[in-house]
Amino acid sequence: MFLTDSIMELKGVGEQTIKKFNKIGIETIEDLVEHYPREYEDRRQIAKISETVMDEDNNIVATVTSKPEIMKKGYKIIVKFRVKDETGSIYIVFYGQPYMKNNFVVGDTYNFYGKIRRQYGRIEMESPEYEKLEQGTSQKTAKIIPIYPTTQKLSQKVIRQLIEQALSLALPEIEDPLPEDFRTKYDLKSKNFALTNIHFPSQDEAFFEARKRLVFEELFFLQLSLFVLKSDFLARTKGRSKKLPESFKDFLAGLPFEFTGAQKRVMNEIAKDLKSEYAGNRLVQGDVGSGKTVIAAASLFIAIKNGYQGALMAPTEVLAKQHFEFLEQVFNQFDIKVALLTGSTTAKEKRGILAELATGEIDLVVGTHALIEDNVEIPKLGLVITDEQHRFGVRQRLKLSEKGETPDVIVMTATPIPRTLALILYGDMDISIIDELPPGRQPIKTNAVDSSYHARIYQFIDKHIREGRQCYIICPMVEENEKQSELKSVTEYAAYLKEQVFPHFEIGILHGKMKPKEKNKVMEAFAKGEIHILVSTTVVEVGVNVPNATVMMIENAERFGLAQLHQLRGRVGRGKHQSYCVLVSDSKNKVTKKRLKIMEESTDGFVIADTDLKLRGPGDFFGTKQHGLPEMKIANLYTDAKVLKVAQQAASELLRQDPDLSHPLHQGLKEKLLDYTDGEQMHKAL
Ligand SMILES: Nc1ncnc2c1ncn2[C@@H]1O[C@H](COP(=O)(O)OP(=O)(O)OP(=O)(O)O)[C@@H](O)[C@H]1O
Repeated sequence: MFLTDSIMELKGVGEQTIKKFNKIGIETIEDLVEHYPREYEDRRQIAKISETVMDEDNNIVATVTSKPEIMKKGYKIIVKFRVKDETGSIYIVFYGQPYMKNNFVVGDTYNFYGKIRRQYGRIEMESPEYEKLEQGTSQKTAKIIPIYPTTQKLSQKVIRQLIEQALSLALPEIEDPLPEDFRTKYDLKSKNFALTNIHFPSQDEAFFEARKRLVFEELFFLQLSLFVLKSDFLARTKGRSKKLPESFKDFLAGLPFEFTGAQKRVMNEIAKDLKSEYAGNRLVQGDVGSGKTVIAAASLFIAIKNGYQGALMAPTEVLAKQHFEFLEQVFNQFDIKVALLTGSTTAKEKRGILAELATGEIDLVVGTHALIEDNVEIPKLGLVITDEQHRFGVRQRLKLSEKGETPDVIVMTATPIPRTLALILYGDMDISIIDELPPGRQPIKTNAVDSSYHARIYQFIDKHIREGRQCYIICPMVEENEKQSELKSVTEYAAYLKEQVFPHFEIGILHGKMKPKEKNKVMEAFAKGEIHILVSTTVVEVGVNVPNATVMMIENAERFGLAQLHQLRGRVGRGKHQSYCVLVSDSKNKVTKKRLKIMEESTDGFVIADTDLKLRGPGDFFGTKQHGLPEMKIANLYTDAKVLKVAQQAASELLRQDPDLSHPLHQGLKEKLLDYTDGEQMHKAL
């Protein structure tokens, strides 16, 4: 059996089970054996019946002494029988599983694992897991039992048995991608050993060794892929130097403000990239409201005045439009032609734009995903900027840059990834950080309260709107299958506010189900001040810039990740007025309270990210897949930092010795690398 085979090849897997596995992302044998346990239960100790602990899970070995009987208790069917060991006896009880009656024979010995309770004066073990023991083999079952992540009503037993089966069939076929001398050098166990012992560790030490090997492998391939991409990028991209144009001074003079120190520093770093004969590949990280957009504008200005075209790709139409309007306004006097290309551009407009892009008449195109469509030609593309890269995969980024010959690439993000982590995750890019806010900003005052404060918050909002400000009210993030209720909660809440609380104000609604055109219209009205209160889901999360909005209330704040709360909160505090954020949550959970407290205490995205990371670990911090960080199967980017360092060194050393991985001993490595990255780009690079 091969790792690439479908799990259908396994024995005893019905269609329903396959569907359930598919739902948790498991399709092949490889997916299955890489479905690692989330924790383990130590069942190595077997308790005597006289030593069992009430109301806890106990692990016993006992012999059946009475024939299983079926009984009825109300609506419930119960199967019940007695078992004993040399110290005492208890009842075993199964609820609602009448067929259990036939599974047990008097005189046979079993290993039972389950909770023990006192019921009507009798001691019972309820619906235990069990395994029949052959005579004299009691120690065989004394094991460390894996517990798997599961959501689709797949029982632990089914997962466990299938993984056991898959391992026994597939292990002989597995070739270790890490060559032997490499494993010796870094003190790593074989892949076979690791897979066996991560699922069914024979002892603690074996588990640690197994985990170490798998964590190393995962981080090693992450690093290797980033290194290969980076060196490929450097090798491919010679020869398009862009100098500071004379008119750059006029551009800066035309801005309504001066750059902050941090903006100047980052601008210098970018200018160096642009000037260099190698194309730059730079991540610009800046906290919310730190002024990234104007850095993008200045960079585009330089490229365009050197005779190139520029492209700016944003994750949403609302943002693309906002950027377009800003850029059109600042470039207006410099004879730079800007176009907006999104999903809602009409076919006719689009034809015109595509034609003028192809001839180079349009200097700068701002847009969404629409920019990477194949029919968009930007022959003189010299600078690509993507905003909020987490919404775009690396591949989409590359696809846009491939439209030009060797454009410089800048990625802007407000996600406060701690520097240590950023260095690793963006190993293929240089990093600049805007770590200073424009002058005159007052820190946003944040309060976490429970819902008994609603009346007071509404009064507070009322007062601020009367003073001429505006307000956001955010309703919780909604899971995919709850789309309907997203609509409901936002529209219903807005209707309630309009009728009961703020009949005298204009209230706007924004949610994910609206057409981009409708969203744009609402955002425009809000930006113009025609809407006083915007009731919205997280669609306003990134980039929206309405400096007159000064109050944000976030309902069910416990449902958001801290990074997301920080992003959301960053929609206020963007102008000269004091701004406020109220986090409403009735959660009594201690960790939740601590997390909301961090929001009260700090407005620094990096501090928040770091604290949250310590509190919850990176998986939780980045929350969902939408942030696009590489998803780790086993490694924890934070706690496995040491292994990560070693993996990084190992990857760089390997590439120094064998840059294109052509050595026969490295074929397994190369294959795995192509697999890891889905091939396409990596094939080119190697
Ligand atoms: N040096 C500066 N001095 C004063 N105001 C500035 C400066 N730089 C930018 N701004 C203003 O600060 C606001 C935020 O800037 P911008 O929209 O570029 O932030 P951002 O970094 O993109 O934030 P976010 O990630 O939250 O969208 C804008 O209104 C912008 O005009």
